[in-house]
Amino acid sequence: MISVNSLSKSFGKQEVLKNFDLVFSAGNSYAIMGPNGSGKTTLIKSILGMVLPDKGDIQIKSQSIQGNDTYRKHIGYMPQIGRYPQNIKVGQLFSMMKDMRPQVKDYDLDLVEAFELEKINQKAMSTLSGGTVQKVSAALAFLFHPEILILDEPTAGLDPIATEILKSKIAKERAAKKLILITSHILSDLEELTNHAVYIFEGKVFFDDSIDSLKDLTSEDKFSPAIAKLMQWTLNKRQPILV
Ligand SMILES: Nc1ncnc2c1ncn2[C@@H]1O[C@H](COP(=O)(O)OP(=O)(O)OP(=O)(O)O)[C@@H](O)[C@H]1O
Repeated sequence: MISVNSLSKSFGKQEVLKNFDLVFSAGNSYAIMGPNGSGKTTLIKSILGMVLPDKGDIQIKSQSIQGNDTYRKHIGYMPQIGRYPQNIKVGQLFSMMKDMRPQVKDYDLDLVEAFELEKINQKAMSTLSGGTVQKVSAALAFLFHPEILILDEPTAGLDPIATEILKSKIAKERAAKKLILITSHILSDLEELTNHAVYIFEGKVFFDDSIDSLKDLTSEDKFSPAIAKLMQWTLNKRQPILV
């Protein structure tokens, strides 16, 4: 459903994505992992059209995203740090988002209800705590029943109750065979929420296969030690693992 072809991106002299190829298929949930600064957010922002690649192409549902922003309607995005107009109230933000998609009449309000966001409709975004902003971001990501969910560090900053609510929602969308991309450093969350591992190191894809294959390859039956071994491997060998 998403294919990333020979993608390269540099910021100044720093080559962040190096000739990157990846395919994300519907019905799977991908854990996108890698050390800080390895290029995970740059990859996600490239898919969202928020970062323009220097080279290569991204196709979503077999259509190039270049010069075409209609594909964005298929994607629900929860950013690592949501940035919103400061004076806007929560209720106004939701109304504004709905106004931008007038053709959609059926909203997914699961998270709006579970996080009780109606109660803060009159609060300005600038007055909310970081975790509450994350709840708003999460609720917006799911609002239009998107086919693709891209969640950048979704549970960071959420309290344990909110984390469990969001995880249950992600599980529900997985069961509905949505395509889900999640970046996180919290391995227990990734183990629970994904079936496919993508490991990025120094701008390259080092591993791209099912979590079961990763466990086989590393002879580990638990996710965390399998990832730890993969990280050690990449640090020692510094070349992609072909499976
Ligand atoms: N707009 C930008 N201008 C300059 N450098 C940038 C920009 N965006 C990202 N970078 C650099 O690109 C590199 C990759 O950043 P990116 O945010 O993609 O990493 P990440 O894997 O998501 O990291 P983290 O795990 O810390 O979130 C970093 O060195 C970062 O400083």
